Amino acid sequence: MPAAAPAALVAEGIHKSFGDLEVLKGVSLTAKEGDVIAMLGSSGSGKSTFLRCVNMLENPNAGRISVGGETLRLVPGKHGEGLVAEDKEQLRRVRSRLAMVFQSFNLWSHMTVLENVVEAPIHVLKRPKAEAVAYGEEILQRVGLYDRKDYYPAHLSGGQQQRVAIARALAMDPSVMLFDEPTSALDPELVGEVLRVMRSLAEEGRTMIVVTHEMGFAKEVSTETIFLHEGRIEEAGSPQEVFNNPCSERFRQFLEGNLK
Ligand SMILES: Nc1ncnc2c1ncn2[C@@H]1O[C@H](COP(=O)(O)OP(=O)(O)OP(=O)(O)O)[C@@H](O)[C@H]1O
Repeated sequence: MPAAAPAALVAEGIHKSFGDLEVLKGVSLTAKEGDVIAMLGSSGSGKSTFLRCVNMLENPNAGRISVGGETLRLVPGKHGEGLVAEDKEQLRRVRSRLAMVFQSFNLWSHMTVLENVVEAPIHVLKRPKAEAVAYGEEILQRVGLYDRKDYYPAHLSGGQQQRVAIARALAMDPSVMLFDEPTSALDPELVGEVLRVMRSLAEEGRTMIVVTHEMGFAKEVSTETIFLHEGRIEEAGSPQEVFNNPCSERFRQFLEGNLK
């Protein structure tokens, strides 16, 4: 029998404290290739912190992170900042397989749409410029923004800016995409265009971890839905299981809108 492919992402026992505040109390998840994991939870439950620990934008205090079978070598930082990567080159390599899409887009305002999309492939992946531009244009077609490629971000709607941010993430050919509340900063009428792009990525088999308040997306698109409460996973399973028959009383309350 052929060996099973390694999981796209494994995060195991992630702990994170800010001073006395223990935000993550041992959070674990495994994403196989093509999984779309929706992470739900009340404000302050630690969802963003978890995503930020997975790509080492925050230093976890404990835990293990493995991407495509490669485990990050983590050692205690010298200044009490939690775990840090022992080997910066390994961190760079592992991070280049993870792409993060933020709530606030984080586009470069002085660069055009296309320049935003090709910047990292050229400077981080060292792709030849013509190749990066051709690929960037193809991706912009896919997110429906080819005709805006020479615009500056300030001249785009929030939904368009977020689609550029998704295109920029795709241009790195990541093995896992991490979305941190990608529609929370958008006017309600712009949410749909971003969710449509994300749904199409899920349909083409992209591995995605999506922190979201969009229940419809979690229900219809995710392969697994996770509910985080005060730094612990309280409920996890297929969306059919967790939405139709939740085990956790807190998740029931959350679904009924009674848990803030
Ligand atoms: N850099 C930081 N320094 C101190 N406290 C922090 C820091 N980042 C997050 N926190 C605290 O950690 C807790 C969890 O924050 P986090 O942003 O992970 O929650 P969340 O579940 O993503 O919430 P939301 O849905 O509101 O974005 C909060 O109490 C927050 O104030």
